[in-house]
Amino acid sequence: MSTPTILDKIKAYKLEEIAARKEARSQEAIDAAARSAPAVRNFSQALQSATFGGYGLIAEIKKASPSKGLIRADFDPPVLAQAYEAGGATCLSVLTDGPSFQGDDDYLVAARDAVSLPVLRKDFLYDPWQVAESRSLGADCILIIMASVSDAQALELEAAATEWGMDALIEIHNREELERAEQLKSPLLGINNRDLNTFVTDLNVTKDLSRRASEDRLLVSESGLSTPEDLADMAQYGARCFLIGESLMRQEDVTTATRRLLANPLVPQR
Ligand SMILES: O=C(O)c1ccccc1NCC(=O)[C@H](O)[C@H](O)COP(=O)(O)O
Repeated sequence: MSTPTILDKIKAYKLEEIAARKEARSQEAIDAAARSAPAVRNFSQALQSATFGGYGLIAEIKKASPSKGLIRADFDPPVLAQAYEAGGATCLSVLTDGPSFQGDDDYLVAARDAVSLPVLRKDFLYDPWQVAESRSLGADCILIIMASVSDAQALELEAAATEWGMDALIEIHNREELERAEQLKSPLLGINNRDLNTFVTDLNVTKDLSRRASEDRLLVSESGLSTPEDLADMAQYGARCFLIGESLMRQEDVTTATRRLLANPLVPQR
């Protein structure tokens, strides 16, 4: 038997967590909570609009990670959300996974309440029940990680997101996952530069996969991005939206750092 990867380990504890949460709240109860959540903010449209003349930034609220441990000790989600909004971020991503990222569902609720930006729930989803739970927290978009779900699960999660009026960010890291993602309808295609099992981060992943993705997808380059030069480099390959966590979380002045990152975007050649 092969050694379990980090994604295997995350999946194992998540399935236990989901079972416990479903035991505590039935489908009817979670659906009722989702129905009474604040109205959905349009995540994909916000990103699409930002790319006309600029970049779309999904700024991540991330306390810790399996690859880096603690990233930010001074961690106040509503304050960080407001700092990102003031710096010009288009959307937020909030990590809600506890065991690996020191995240919390309450962080998403508090961050979203503090701003008017659409919010991605950054977590590991396997079950449509979690999509309803994400909506009940106020999330506007969910993440579907192709490396950690089957084709059938991806379809089911996407259908649930559509049913709740939410967007889905489909995340891929290699050509095989890109091919599998083509069965999905979501316009948002996240290209993760980080291999989630080895933690190796390589911006060439965006360069390779962006050329192979169909033209109707809005590309989001994810992970390992820290400078305006990185963003311009990715934009040359057609990715004008970015998901950035660690490099911004490590800045004392998050607003200024965000503003600097987004200044002088590469203007697309006609
Ligand atoms: O960040 C990790 O170490 C990690 C490990 C295993 C699974 C997922 C992981 N991160 C999730 C992400 O995709 C990133 O938080 C996101 O793309 C932002 O990346 P970065 O700007 O490098 O913080």
